[in-house]
Amino acid sequence: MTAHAKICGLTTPEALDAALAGGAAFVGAVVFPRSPRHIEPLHAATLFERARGRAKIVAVTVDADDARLTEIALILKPDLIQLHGHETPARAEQVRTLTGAGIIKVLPIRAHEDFAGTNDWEPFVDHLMFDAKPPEGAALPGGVGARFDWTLLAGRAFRHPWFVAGGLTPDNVAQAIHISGAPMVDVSSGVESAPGVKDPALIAAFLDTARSA
Ligand SMILES: O=C(O)c1ccccc1NCC(=O)[C@H](O)[C@H](O)COP(=O)(O)O
Repeated sequence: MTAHAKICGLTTPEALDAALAGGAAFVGAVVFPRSPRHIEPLHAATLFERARGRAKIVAVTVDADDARLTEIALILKPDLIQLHGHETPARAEQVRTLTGAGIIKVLPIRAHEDFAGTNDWEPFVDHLMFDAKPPEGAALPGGVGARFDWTLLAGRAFRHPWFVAGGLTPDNVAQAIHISGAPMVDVSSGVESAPGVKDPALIAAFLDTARSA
């Protein structure tokens, strides 16, 4: 079983090059100032240009307003916008129209009940991402290294290829793929040596394992 991978929160050429060399299908720029991985659209546009046509460029946003989304779309020109906040399906449709980009919607998961409403999203997204619900009081909605019970995904079918995320590392990604059945995986803190500091060797190991899982 092989899974396509997204490496999220890239901020340096070394880390981005490791992701591209390792065959990442998606590379993520987090545009959210509270994140240790935040990158302004102008900086991201320069950095991510080398990825264009080699991997899908994803702009990660959290309840961004129209002005910010327009800025991201015009400057970074992402293939996809990841909605990592409290957006609704109607908002996802607006974001697609406003930006012309595809949509990844993140659904935070802790228990079976958290899948309620998943079907409502399917017409409005290119991909769903099932990420761990962050612990109470967490400063960020994503990139916190929390994981959930991957058996909650086993046997489920979705209209589009979907991601499992949350607390993945080179050591556990194969198990996550086998248990959840995910066709795609996403990682951020699990390939870092410190918050916001990507480790090219960990990125390579993660991609290698995801490919050969
Ligand atoms: O990574 C961040 O700092 C971040 C901040 C705000 C919203 C989303 C963020 N990351 C989005 C991602 O796609 C992460 O890769 C995903 O949540 C998994 O993170 P991790 O558990 O650290 O692998």
